[in-house]
Amino acid sequence: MYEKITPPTTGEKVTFKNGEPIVPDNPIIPFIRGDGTGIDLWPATEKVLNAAVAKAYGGKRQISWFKVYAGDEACELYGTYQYLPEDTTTAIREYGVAIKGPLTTPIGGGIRSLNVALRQIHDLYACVRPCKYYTGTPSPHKTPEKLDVIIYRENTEDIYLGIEWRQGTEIAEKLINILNTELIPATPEHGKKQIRLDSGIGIKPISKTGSQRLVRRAIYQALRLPKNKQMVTLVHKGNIMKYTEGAFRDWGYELATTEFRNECITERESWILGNKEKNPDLSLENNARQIEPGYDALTPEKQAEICKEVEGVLNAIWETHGNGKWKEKIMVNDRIADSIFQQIQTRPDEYSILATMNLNGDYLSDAAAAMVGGLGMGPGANIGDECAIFEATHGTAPKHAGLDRVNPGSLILSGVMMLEYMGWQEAADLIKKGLSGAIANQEVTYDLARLMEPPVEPLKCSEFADAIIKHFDD
Ligand SMILES: NC(=O)C1=CN([C@@H]2O[C@H](COP(=O)(O)OP(=O)(O)OC[C@H]3O[C@@H](n4cnc5c(N)ncnc54)[C@H](OP(=O)(O)O)[C@@H]3O)[C@@H](O)[C@H]2O)C=CC1
Ligand SMILES: O=C(O)CCC(=O)C(=O)O
Ligand SMILES: [Mg+2]
Repeated sequence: MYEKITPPTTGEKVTFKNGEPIVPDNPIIPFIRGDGTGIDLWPATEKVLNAAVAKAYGGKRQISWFKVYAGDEACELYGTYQYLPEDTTTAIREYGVAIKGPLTTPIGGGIRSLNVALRQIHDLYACVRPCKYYTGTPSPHKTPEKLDVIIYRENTEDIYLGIEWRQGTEIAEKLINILNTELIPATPEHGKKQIRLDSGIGIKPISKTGSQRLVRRAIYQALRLPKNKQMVTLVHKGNIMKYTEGAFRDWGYELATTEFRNECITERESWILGNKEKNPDLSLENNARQIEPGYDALTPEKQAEICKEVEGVLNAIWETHGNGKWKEKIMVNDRIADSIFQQIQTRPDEYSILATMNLNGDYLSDAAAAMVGGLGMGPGANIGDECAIFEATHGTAPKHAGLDRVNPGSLILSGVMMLEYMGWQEAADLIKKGLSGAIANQEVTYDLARLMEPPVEPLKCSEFADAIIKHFDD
């Protein structure tokens, strides 16, 4: 069935039921070593994962690793340009849970992203990236311990669909012509805008299906968190991109207030209910005035619309959510994308789950990782309904490749997410304990060592893995 790879002779497949994995005690797990620093990161990660599983389960559970190929390694084995062989996608589909090191995407040409391709091929629609502080980690932020967020990034659409045309190509010119002559001048809202003829063109599709299945996962995650972290923030630039980013926000709210009506309250609803709780005799109009800044300057039609909204909310949920009951629900709010970058720095503890579209989530996850110690501390998972691939937030960091120096923390913590996803919490906890112990003892790789005050002598990537294992026993 496979052209050039052979699955391990022992072990069983992970299967899926209702979107959740069913994991045998000896699962076969495909792994991709990765390009660049993957050569350093993967051996360190495998060693830590194996040690934790062995210690936690004393042989009752173990992982049978199945090496599969992508990126440069795949080209070496399968031939030129065979960056993502059929063997690899088949194995991941068949075994359900996989882990990978980073893969190179040349900027501006050549192959399209293999990382993105893997997510799209396997429909791994939720990219989950927790950013949490480990005590003692040096950070450029004054209070990094206040940041404890999980980014839920839509993983299959947005500009990452790769529908774009280079400037000067026949299709780009044809599209620009059609847009300029038939669509843009004909649309009153676009006025006489015209696209310059020497433009490249990219398409940004954001679907209701894609947005709502992502937000659904984010809300389910919120339900699993302690009460004080049950918040979902919809991140968007809907003030500028109304029908893509704005629609993402609207579809998120729609889902929260229909499918999860009993579990959720929106921020605006909470203001309306709160106003009435403070003043039971408050008129609809005064309630509307309090929730809408600049209410008195609005047109009568707009004012009537807001009064209707207030009335609608009170009629619909006063019984179920009023009198403070809303405080026990998941708070769903939204923030404009640029503002959330400053909000996570100025008010980190006000956020918990950040649901984003693909590009915003890509930017935000690197920025949030920087606050808790950098890209060496940013794990991630790509989750679908019948498959999951775990991978770090960072890339191949080519200048460090093969030097045994980069921080394997992100890939190891991605492995922790994989163990938790599999229900192997004891092994996951051991690794988190080991990592905390190593960091607290200032046994860290160069990236953290240089930020410590005073700076400490760095460990190698492989030595950091050994330090984590040593601190299992703390
Ligand atoms: N999922 C994936 O596989 C991803 C792949 N990529 C691809 O990776 C390639 C390189 O991308 P690039 O823009 O350089 O971004 P990278 O994330 O690979 O690296 C940028 C910088 O981040 C720091 N860094 C990254 N990883 C680690 C680590 N494990 N430990 C410590 N520091 C780390 C280093 O900073 P410093 O040198 O300052 O210490 C590094 O130079 C590109 O081809 C890109 O497309 C990018 C992102 C994700
Ligand atoms: O695939 C790539 O090259 C970049 C992907 C990326 O930046 C990410 O997933 O965060
Ligand atoms: Mg990225």
